[in-house]
Amino acid sequence: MKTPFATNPFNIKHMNISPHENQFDKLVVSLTEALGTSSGLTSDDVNVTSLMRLMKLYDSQECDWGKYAFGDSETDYTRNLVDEGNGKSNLGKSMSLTLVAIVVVLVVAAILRYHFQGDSGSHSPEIGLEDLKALNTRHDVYSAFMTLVNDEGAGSWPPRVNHDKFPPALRPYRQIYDAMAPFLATAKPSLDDECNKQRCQEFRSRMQALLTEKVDMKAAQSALEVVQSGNWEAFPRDAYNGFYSCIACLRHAYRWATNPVVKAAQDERQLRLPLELDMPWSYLQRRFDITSPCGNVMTNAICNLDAHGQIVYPINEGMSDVVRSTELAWCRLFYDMESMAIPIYGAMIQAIVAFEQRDKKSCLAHVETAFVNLRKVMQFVFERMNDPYIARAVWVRHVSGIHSWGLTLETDDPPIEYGGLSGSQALLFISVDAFLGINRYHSDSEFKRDISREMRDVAAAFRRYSFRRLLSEKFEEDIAIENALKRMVNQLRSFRAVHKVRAIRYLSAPAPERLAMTAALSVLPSQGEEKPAAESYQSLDGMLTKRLNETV
Ligand code: HEM
Repeated sequence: MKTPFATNPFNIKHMNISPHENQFDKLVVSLTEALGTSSGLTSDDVNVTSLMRLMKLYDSQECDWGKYAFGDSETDYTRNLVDEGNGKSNLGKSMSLTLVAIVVVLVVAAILRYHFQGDSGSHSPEIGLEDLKALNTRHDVYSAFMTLVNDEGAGSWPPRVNHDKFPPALRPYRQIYDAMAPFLATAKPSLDDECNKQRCQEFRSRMQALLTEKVDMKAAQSALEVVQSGNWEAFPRDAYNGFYSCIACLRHAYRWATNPVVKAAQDERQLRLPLELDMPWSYLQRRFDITSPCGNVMTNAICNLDAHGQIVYPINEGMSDVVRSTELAWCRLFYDMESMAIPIYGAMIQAIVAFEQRDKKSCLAHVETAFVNLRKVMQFVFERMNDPYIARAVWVRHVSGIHSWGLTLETDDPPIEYGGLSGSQALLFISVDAFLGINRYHSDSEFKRDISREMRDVAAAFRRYSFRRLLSEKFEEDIAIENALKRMVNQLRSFRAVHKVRAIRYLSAPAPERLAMTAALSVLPSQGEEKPAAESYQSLDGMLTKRLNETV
């Protein structure tokens, strides 16, 4: 397995708590985070003392938790759901202040009961990508995964990427990004619409002038035609991946024209992009079989790193250390997560093959391996999707905005809103959901927007061969496999519960220069229907809760 980048080069430590959170809200979040994803009787990663400490530190104020109380005056105790916690415990409150201590006991008991479920310890050996290549199994799910690795992955996963070997006719694109990057970011965005409009206009004119001057459209098109005809000699797959990232990043830079994004740019719901950016994007869309005009997790994050794990197309050149380290941590989180997911893909493939061969003992061992590794990956994500790695004070303004898209395509059917980057585009989530038989998050058309055909094929194969529905309660071996699968489900539930809390916390950081916006599919405001931030996040919370409830 490749070594994940996973470092914090700037070693910045700072914490931020939204002014809207009261002490009770903070307790809910702290408990959820302290719980993380851990589970397992043998697991020592739940620190009960620290949980007790958090509870003791809490100074109970009725005004904080009163909104959750639906007490019954006939009884002296009631318990109401406040938060899903990590999906396995929940936090209640007592009607009376004196009973907080009892709730502490109940919560800790719930934690112990739900958390201390472990793997059986009989998992199969973890395999890396080279072992997986050597497996040479004849099975659709294996073929789909290896096709992805060999073709889009250029022989590896996460994909191999090269930003230095574009064919000569396409090299100006990278040079143009380099030339434009210093004009993109600003430390203090203006709150004046007219001033922002002018800034965006100037940025776009400058980029258009460079594109017109430097890109020979005919030569660029011929270079892309050669690849489209199946000849990869002059344009190796790793370089093609780099080019995919380069054009997507140029498109996002042109679309927003300043970072942090500003209301004046959000107000544009239609925008004509330069031909020099549309032409190559149409080839890239065909190659990856996607319909979206914008970038995705693969283009803007995973493929936007060089061999040393540094960002190639920065959106925050010249900004402070904390801003740049957050941008880097965001990209690396997705890269590292996919890198750590290889043993999970391997174990899920082997579990499917073993099940078909009626070797249920091996099947169970592979599911256990998938679970153990999923737990590791989720713990990693929890750690990284947090201060100080991804600084809450700067992420929403300086990193997330420009990765969204917010343009509408008018069609004969209802208009299509393109959202931009979302963690839901990561192979790991679409594959594990499929393997466990959990409903897809995306509709068919959304699935085709930003997720490449070969990634969709991998997820479809995991879904087709998902054996969970074939397990019978009559057989002990089947029950053991279902229990192991359930442990995987619980890891995903933990992720979704923590992600829900964190997503809203991150999005709540102030960004006065813009309207509330996420890369969400359904919370983007339609023209003239901009909602206040709190309302947007309410529907988002509902959406993520629904997803959590589907994770069974
Ligand atoms: C750091 C702040 C984050 C925020 C504010 C955030 C926000 C959101 C929002 C608004 C959605 C719903 C709209 C959509 O589909 O895009 C979403 C979905 C999702 N996000 Fe995030 N996200 C964050 C980090 C992450 C990370 C680090 C991952 C994974 C490594 C991730 C994985 C997902 C997944 C898998 C979904 C689909 C819903 C689900 O399967 O539960 N998110 N996120």
